Amino acid sequence: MKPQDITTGKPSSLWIFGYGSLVWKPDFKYRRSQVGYIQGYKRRFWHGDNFHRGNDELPGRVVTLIEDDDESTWGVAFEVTGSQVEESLKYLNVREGVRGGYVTKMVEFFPEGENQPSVQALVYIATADNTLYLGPASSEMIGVQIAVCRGKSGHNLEYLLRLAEFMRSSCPQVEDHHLFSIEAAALTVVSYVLASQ
Ligand SMILES: N[C@@H](CCC(=O)N[C@@H](CS)C(=O)NCC(=O)O)C(=O)O
Repeated sequence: MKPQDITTGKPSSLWIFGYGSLVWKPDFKYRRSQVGYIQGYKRRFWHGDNFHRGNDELPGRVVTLIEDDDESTWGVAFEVTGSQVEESLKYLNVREGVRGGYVTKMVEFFPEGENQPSVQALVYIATADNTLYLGPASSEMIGVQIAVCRGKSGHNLEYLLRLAEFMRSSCPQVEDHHLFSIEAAALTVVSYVLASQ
């Protein structure tokens, strides 16, 4: 049972699981963070983004979670407490919900390391019925799209490379073929462009 503030009935602490830009740019105050994973989902660059990393003419590609019982997704969980709960949710509901098309779900988060108890965590997922959803494409096609898109938060390439950097530095044991094949494809495009200049 989650501890609740007896005066307001609101949770006095909450874990929020990030698996995309949240792992390197949470941009909200939190008490502590923990690398770990959730089960039953795979991370895919199948969600469109016409605000943060793209626009209406050239939507960028960002990650969402696709249900798959055989898969797990690694990221970072952030514990928010007290006033941080309302502040973080208010912020994320705009960043993820209004501008990103994500909806929330509670999942079981497994911290890395021996004998660490699992906790329930809030996660933002963009489902296939979302108007921004782009769906599957080859790593090459996704790499090209990311290499040419940018939005109000910066270049789509930054979004990709920072996530790849997080996985290499914090989850070196995880072989994320989808992520790294897209990274290789995007960097190939960039190298061609630089070589042609
Ligand atoms: N919900 C995922 C993905 C979050 C995500 O990448 N959301 C986009 C919204 S489309 C975002 O916040 N982008 C901010 C940025 O790209 O700097 C997570 O937990 O990290």
